[in-house]
Amino acid sequence: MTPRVEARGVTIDQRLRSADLDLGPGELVALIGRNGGGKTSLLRALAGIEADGGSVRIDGASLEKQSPARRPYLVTFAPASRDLTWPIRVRDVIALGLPRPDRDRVEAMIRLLELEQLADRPADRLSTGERARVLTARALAPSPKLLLLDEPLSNLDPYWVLRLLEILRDAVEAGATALVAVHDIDRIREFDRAILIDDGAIRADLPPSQMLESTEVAEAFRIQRDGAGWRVRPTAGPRSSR
Ligand SMILES: Nc1ncnc2c1ncn2[C@@H]1O[C@H](COP(=O)(O)OP(=O)(O)OP(=O)(O)O)[C@@H](O)[C@H]1O
Repeated sequence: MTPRVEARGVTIDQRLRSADLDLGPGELVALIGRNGGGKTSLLRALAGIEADGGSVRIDGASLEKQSPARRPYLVTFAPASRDLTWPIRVRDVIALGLPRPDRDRVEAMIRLLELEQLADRPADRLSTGERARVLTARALAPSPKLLLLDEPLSNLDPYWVLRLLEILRDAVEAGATALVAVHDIDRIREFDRAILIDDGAIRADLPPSQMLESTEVAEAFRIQRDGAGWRVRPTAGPRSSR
């Protein structure tokens, strides 16, 4: 089967070593790694935002050859930063995710992310978690084939963590592929597959249950199992940045 996403030799100087990655249609994939490990760099390279080498194909189409109007139907990226510093209404921020005006789709996203009460508020006057939902709504709006979400669960309350996981599951069941950076590693159980990136390179690509028991996770995060939870590895010393 042809993969939905074929990334070959995707590189960012000093940050992302040549990465090869295949993702299938309908896959919900967790991307994990320590702070500075390279999650955002990989997501940005796959989104075509920045890359110093390599290629990304989505359903066989080369991302770099796509027009700005076509790209959001292939791939969208929601950043981890919740910077929405302009006084733009929430519904207009969501509309910016669409290459063509589509009021019905904007309203559908407002309902999906339960933003009705906030839809006419300026986005710079929302809480951090509210802004996270707006950015996710913007990324979902064009129904892209590939959703790249950088820590979408961060800043969310327990209801919204669970609800967003449901929304992502619905999106992949409808045919999308999602690659989602996650910091709470126990959450990866709710994904189909987990990818570990460290020092700018993909170190492991495993079913989530195997990933959680892997030596790669223990070494990358300098943690170890402690009953049902985790603790700092006693031997873990300070880790220098690359
Ligand atoms: N714009 C930049 N220019 C140069 N180096 C950068 C830039 N952004 C990030 N880096 C470096 O690249 C490496 C990978 O950063 P990246 O943001 O991809 O990590 P991350 O896994 O997303 O981290 P976090 O969990 O802290 O968000 C880090 O060493 C970081 O300091």
